[in-house]
Amino acid sequence: MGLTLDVDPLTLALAPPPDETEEQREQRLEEEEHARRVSEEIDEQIRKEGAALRKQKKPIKVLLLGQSESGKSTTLKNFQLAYAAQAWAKERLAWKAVIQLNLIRHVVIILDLLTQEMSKVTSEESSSDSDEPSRPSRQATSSPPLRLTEKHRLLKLRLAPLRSVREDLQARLGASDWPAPRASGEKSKMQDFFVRSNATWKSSLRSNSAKWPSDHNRRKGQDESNETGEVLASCAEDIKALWADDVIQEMLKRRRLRLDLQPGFFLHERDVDRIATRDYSPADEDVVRSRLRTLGVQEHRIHFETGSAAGTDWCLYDVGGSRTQRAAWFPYFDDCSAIIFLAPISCFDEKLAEDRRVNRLEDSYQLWKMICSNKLLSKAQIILFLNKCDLLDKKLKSGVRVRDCVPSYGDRKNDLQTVAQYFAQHFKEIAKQHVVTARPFRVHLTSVVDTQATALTLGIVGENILRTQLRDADLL
Ligand SMILES: Nc1nc2c(ncn2[C@@H]2O[C@H](COP(=O)(O)OP(=O)(O)OP(=O)(O)O)[C@@H](O)[C@H]2O)c(=O)[nH]1
Ligand SMILES: [Mg+2]
Repeated sequence: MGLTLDVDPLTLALAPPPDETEEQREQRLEEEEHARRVSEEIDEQIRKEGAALRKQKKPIKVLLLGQSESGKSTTLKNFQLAYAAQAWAKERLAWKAVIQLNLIRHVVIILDLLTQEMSKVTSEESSSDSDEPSRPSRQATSSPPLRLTEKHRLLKLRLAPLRSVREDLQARLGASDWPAPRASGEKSKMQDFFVRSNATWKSSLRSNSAKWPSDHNRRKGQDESNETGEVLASCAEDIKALWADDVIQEMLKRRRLRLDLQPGFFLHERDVDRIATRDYSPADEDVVRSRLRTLGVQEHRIHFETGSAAGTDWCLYDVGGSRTQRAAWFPYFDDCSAIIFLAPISCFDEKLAEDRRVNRLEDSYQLWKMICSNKLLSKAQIILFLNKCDLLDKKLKSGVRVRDCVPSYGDRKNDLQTVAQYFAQHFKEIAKQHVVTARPFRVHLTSVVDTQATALTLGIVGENILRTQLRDADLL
């Protein structure tokens, strides 16, 4: 027969042992008293923070700074995803056109290169009197000619409609090409694009938005969106065939073009299968991987729905990071609470798109120095994200050695942890040398395309910013 208890098991567990001595009893009571006091202190702290949060009327201002393509806008998306899920769910759909455009632009880059290769072969054929097979192109005189066949001609022909889809998408987004002029004035091969106003393109692309100016426009927008999906779906097999083709890969290799490492790259089979469909709906992962250059300073107000900062309003400023954009940052320094500075450490062997003479890591160091030594920012907290650690890891594993670009690195181990620590130390020293106010050096190793890991980092960062802000405002 089972045993029945008419006493609460918890009470029973907490009850003093029946053979308790006087001395043990005194110690137990003392411990219980201590635990009670700690618990009351915690309650009081929670009560104070709650009251402070309610008093905190002013939004917490955070600036996202760093060079272009450092991950500022991607970090902003992570904030929205983690803390304003409802607002994010509405916004996600607007990114569909950006992702489709990212995918198509890489196809068009390949088609353009293919056209160049084909025209070389044709011009060499026509300049030759004989009926021999085409000769190697001038660029590839040392390597055998690319074996371009009827298959490539057909792929080029069948994928041609994507050019006009690209134009349509750019028009719908209000996007313009970003030519990324080089120091010499020459245009970069890898054109990027941007939109002028953050609010307009999003509202115009949310097909379920109530803000559509008229039924006619909404139908027009939906028709265009459906048409893009139709064309993409009909091209999906050819897109995959293009990317999987050995000759195309050889062509890219000869030109030292690693498209798969470019931002907004969606030509892998697993991506094309999802995105080039009639009813594609963006996943969070696609949105954080997409690329849309920021122009100027864009303000994003976020009402935190969850976490310890729930109920507070934050104003996040996402800025354009290329050199010509940086002068626009300064007016925002005055009353900002915190800066999240992003330095993409995978770029230690890359040059700035806008000035090919400047190493990207060196540019980040210079910017960091400017931020640390700026007197207007003396009251702001500064948090450093050493970003793109996933790409750094890939790069190191592919055999790229840090010491070849950074001689001072010496014979240290060429692995992610050692390299990241080395770069972190360098940023720390710069902060120490250019100190204007005593503040802790807060650094995080990040890959902000990893939304789960970034949510954890933002949890820590957000809590620190909030606490310091409340303390500084004498609310705690
Ligand atoms: N693999 C990887 N990609 C990243 C990471 N952070 C950002 N990216 C990608 O890099 C590209 C550029 O990121 P953005 O956030 O747009 O860069 P940004 O700093 O806002 O650039 P600007 O607007 O030009 O100043 C996007 O396609 C991102 O998906 C990262 O940690 N890892
Ligand atoms: Mg940006």
